[in-house]
Amino acid sequence: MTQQPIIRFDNVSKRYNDDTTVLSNISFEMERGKFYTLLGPSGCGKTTILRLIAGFIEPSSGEIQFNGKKINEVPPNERQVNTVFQDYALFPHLNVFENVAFGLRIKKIKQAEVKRRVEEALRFVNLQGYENREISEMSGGQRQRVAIARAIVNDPEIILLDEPLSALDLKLRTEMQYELRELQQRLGKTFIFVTHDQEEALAMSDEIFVMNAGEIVQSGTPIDIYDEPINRFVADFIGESNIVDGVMIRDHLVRFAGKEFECVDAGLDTNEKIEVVIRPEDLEITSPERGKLIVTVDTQLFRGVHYELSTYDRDGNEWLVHSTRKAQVGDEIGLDFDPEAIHVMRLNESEEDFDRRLESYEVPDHAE
Ligand SMILES: Nc1ncnc2c1ncn2[C@@H]1O[C@H](COP(=O)(O)OP(=O)(O)OP(=O)(O)O)[C@@H](O)[C@H]1O
Repeated sequence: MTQQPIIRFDNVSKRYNDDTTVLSNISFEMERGKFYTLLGPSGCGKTTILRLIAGFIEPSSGEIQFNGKKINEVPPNERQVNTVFQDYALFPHLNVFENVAFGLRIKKIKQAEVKRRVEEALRFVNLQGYENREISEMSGGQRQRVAIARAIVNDPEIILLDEPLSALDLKLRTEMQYELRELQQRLGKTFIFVTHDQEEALAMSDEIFVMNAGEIVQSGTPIDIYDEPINRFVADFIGESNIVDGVMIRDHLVRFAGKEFECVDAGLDTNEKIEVVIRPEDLEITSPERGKLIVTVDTQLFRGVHYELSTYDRDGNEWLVHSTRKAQVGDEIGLDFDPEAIHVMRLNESEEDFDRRLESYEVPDHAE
């Protein structure tokens, strides 16, 4: 039996006044206990979704459900939801203990219970012993943890995190990514995390919702979205990609860069114009004779784990290559790749049609 979703958006729109539609007809479901990430460029509506879930704003139309019940007009303090804000929003005049205890004090919870719960929350974020510290005496990463402790102390069902790592330097940010993911798993709560950083989204999430201009363009696991982007926007936004125009000749045969290539895609129209994505790490350097594509190396950078080459084919298409093999700038080389490395994208495909098409390629394993 499938579980009731913890959050459901049914055709939700948000307009701030007559001419600004910030979210248009958004529908999705979120399951209990998973780590979700809303990923997209600045202004695409990520924070608006969090604010709708928290109850700080109401939808202009559509329905929001929590555990199957409509909550459109339920005020924030009656929702089982807490938010960790980008700037943490800690009270500078209160110490660590009182910052975390704040919500419990408002609810007039008895002192012994407050103490027990605050200490438990601080233990969860590895800040036991810091109760009497002032906020000004805490580092960026520690403040972050106080903000998280303050969100979990109320034992909410959902924790919303609005770009909580953006103020931290790279090293601390990576550490906190591990910590947050681990914390979510220990708590078993639903986390909804907002970021515009694709690497962060790929590393942390069970499921990613990629957003653009007030819409959810694609949702799925990090691997699904990385391997099978629905369109140019997602392919470009998630990781580095080579995207070229092409034509579908027939099932399993596609034409791009002036040649025909075997591929796994099927079910498209004959001679349909499409776009092709090949990830840089799926291109292998070989000799010009053995390459499916022949390119000239324009630049080469050493990136630690691999070389990053920018190359051009004879039609002027750029092909980015990540390879452990080295090449020579100015040389002509061959690029080889498997049919599975070619991802064909239709120009305007809905997510339902896209999912259906991909499912049809997966040949079920069954004994004859
Ligand atoms: N109170 C408001 N009145 C009018 N427009 C608003 C209001 N709040 C947000 N917007 C607009 O709604 C759009 C989406 O904003 P939102 O904060 O949800 O985006 P975001 O994806 O979270 O962006 P960022 O990553 O920059 O925080 C933006 O164009 C923003 O200017």
